[in-house]
Amino acid sequence: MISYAIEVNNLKKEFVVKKKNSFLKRNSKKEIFVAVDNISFQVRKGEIFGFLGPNGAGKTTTIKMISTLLRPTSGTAIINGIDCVEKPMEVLKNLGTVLTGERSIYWKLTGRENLEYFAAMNGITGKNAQKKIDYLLKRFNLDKRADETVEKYSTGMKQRVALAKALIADPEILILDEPTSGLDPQSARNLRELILEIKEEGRTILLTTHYMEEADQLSDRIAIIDHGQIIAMDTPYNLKNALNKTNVIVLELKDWNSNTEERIKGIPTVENITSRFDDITQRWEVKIHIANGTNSINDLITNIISSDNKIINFRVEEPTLEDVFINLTGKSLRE
Ligand SMILES: Nc1ncnc2c1ncn2[C@@H]1O[C@H](COP(=O)(O)OP(=O)(O)OP(=O)(O)O)[C@@H](O)[C@H]1O
Repeated sequence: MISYAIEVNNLKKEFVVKKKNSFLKRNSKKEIFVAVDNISFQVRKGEIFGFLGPNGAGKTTTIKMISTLLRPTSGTAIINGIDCVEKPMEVLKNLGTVLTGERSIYWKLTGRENLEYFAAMNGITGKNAQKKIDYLLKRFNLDKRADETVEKYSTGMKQRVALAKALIADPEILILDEPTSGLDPQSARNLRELILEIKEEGRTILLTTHYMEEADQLSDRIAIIDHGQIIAMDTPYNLKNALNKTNVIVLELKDWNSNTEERIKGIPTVENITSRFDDITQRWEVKIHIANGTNSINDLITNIISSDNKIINFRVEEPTLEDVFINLTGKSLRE
């Protein structure tokens, strides 16, 4: 019996990149860039497995290798017991894939025609195809505009057509790359609900995201990826719970500079500091991790006030997956 839907073992992808080190083209050097660096993980049947990481972490490259679109430099990806390199066509029968900014749906065709085309490509024709297409159009709330060309659809509708297309052959496993990227909050919420419904049907879902709330809300387990490596893997609860000895303090300040940051770093219980300037409020939001059960909140506030810095807001937050990432890497997911 096959126990895992997806099994990835020591998967690696290297790209050859040209490094220009001079104005002269002939002096450009070739270098090896490791986009995915020996990663291993298993996805159980029926679970949503989230791949969370910042831009450029290696999420899409991993997904492309699992979807047979890129050949790994080394290592293996096994889908329902089938090797992606040895039997790509067999693997594809088990997979439905939606990649980011995917142009694999045809904008000059209608939503219905797209599904008819992809049904035919999968050998689904006649009444069987019509039944399935009608069902998917209705289910993804596309039925009322099914006969308009896709180019007239909103981004959310296009994404729903791509999802319907991925489900047309009833695959056991769905691979979604940044599924809500570029969607407005309401469309993103609707799509997340759809993803949970699709899981309820017993399908396995591997999804990538750089939105920590999305990973938290949808995933049974999460792998956090940075610079091509998996740096943590567990349930969202366990990942956050591992931080329960840390207080997460968020300050809104009028000013923030490297001198203040260095002084705060000098407080022995301060573990991490990240800061970002909000253009809209024209304030700094500074997140500080400090070890629990100490007097350091006092030290922190005294230190900031003594620098004549105005504290506009102060709050203590429950650790989020963002804090898990900060704790592991010292930087924010958004940097
Ligand atoms: N064909 C390629 N040639 C060279 N470098 C590449 C190629 N494809 C991806 N990379 C690099 O590999 C790294 C990982 O890219 P990847 O697209 O997998 O990241 P990601 O985590 O999906 O991020 P994003 O959300 O920004 O797409 C990046 O630094 C990217 O520039």
